[in-house]
Amino acid sequence: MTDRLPHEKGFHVSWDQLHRDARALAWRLDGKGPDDGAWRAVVGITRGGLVPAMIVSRELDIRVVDTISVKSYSHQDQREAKVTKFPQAELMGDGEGILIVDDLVDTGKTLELVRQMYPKAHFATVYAKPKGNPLVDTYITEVSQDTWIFFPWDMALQYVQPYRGTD
Ligand SMILES: O=P(O)(O)OC[C@H]1O[C@H](OP(=O)(O)OP(=O)(O)O)[C@H](O)[C@@H]1O
Ligand SMILES: Nc1nc2[nH]cnc2c(=O)[nH]1
Ligand SMILES: [Mg+2]
Repeated sequence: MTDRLPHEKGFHVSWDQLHRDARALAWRLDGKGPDDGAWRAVVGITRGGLVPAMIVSRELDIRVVDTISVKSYSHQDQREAKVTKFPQAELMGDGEGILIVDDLVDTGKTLELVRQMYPKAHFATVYAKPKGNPLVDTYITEVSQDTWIFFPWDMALQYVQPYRGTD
């Protein structure tokens, strides 16, 4: 989604903040897998889920990491999501014991699609907006629906004018 205009507010996340929040997500998920508490694998939803998935896999020492690629299309005000790359079928099964990680849930369209395929997986995001909230099992920070989240990979340091401008 590149349509940022309807968003009233911006929430700008630095690398440091993202690292802290993704770590907090990992710690919250520790020992919460089925049976013995362990997770069988981490699956990141590309592309935004890859950085949080890496941090979670490192914190929880989960060495099996896979990806699912979801591409969203907007047409006539409707957003549709399509899977363009699947994780390994033998690994996934119905999703039991699998941790599926994304950077955020907004409308919930992406997670809705992935949930249909792996109903028993655990869905975790770092940030969540209210509309998508029911689709995520664990998240760290809630952000209002009219806020656009800017991730560090979409930003760069740049000069800003001083508050009291000089002519
Ligand atoms: O809940 P939703 O309304 O579906 O929105 C959330 C999704 O949108 C963004 O990904 P995007 O499809 O923009 O692609 P990207 O991860 O490759 O940047 C974000 O990373 C989530 O995956
Ligand atoms: N970067 C970014 N991508 C999104 N995709 C859907 N909502 C958002 C958002 O708030 N920020
Ligand atoms: Mg994404």
